[in-house]
Amino acid sequence: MIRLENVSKVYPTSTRPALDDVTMGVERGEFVFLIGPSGSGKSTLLRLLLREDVPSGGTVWVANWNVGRLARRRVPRLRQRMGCVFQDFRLLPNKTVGENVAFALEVIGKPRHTIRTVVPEVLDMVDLGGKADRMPSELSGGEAQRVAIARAFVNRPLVLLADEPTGNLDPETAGGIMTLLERINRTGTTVLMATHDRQIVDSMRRRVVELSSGKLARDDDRGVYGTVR
Ligand SMILES: Nc1ncnc2c1ncn2[C@@H]1O[C@H](COP(=O)(O)OP(=O)(O)OP(=O)(O)O)[C@@H](O)[C@H]1O
Repeated sequence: MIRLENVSKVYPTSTRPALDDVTMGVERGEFVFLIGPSGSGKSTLLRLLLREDVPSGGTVWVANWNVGRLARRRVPRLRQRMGCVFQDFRLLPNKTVGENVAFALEVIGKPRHTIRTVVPEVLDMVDLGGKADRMPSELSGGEAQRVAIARAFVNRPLVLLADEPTGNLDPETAGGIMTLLERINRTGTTVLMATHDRQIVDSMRRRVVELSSGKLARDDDRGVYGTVR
């Protein structure tokens, strides 16, 4: 589903590569934690997958797209098949919960009757069935993240990318978010989650890919956050 072949990224303003000859793959349906210290290249890797930037060297594949070489007009099609969740939720503040989720479908031209059916279904899935008319400012952090996940998932993406989705949440709320991401993964969606959350990584025992100074430092099945405790 995802394949990086000798991928490097050097930002113009920096001498040290943010990614340095990274080769790795993620199979369809996998759940993978991407870990590493601040500045190790996790967000850069996610940005390359979304074609928010292009690699300086190597090839990035998502499904059958050569992402770095994709014509600009094809980028929206790629992004339609990828859901994204961020630490800071990124909800539209002037739209209700329901409208936030619906908007993701409106921009890709889904018919109104589909939107009317699908939005309540996905809000139920994230246990926010009763809160469709709330504004984002009226939600707790955990609720806001569940709306963001509903929005990312409503179009049934092939891949869900999550950049520190639990970074702003207390451990119990974070646990609820992880349960939700696992549920989404069980539907067949590939999940790649960048995180600093040792407790979550250690409790879930999923595949762990570690970056260190832009290099692939470790790739463990059923891994833990670190070997030193
Ligand atoms: N737009 C940019 N321009 C120049 N350098 C950048 C840019 N974005 C990131 N970098 C640099 O690239 C390296 C990797 O950054 P990146 O944000 O990918 O790391 P990260 O592992 O996601 O860190 P964090 O855990 O803090 O989010 C860092 O040295 C960073 O300073």
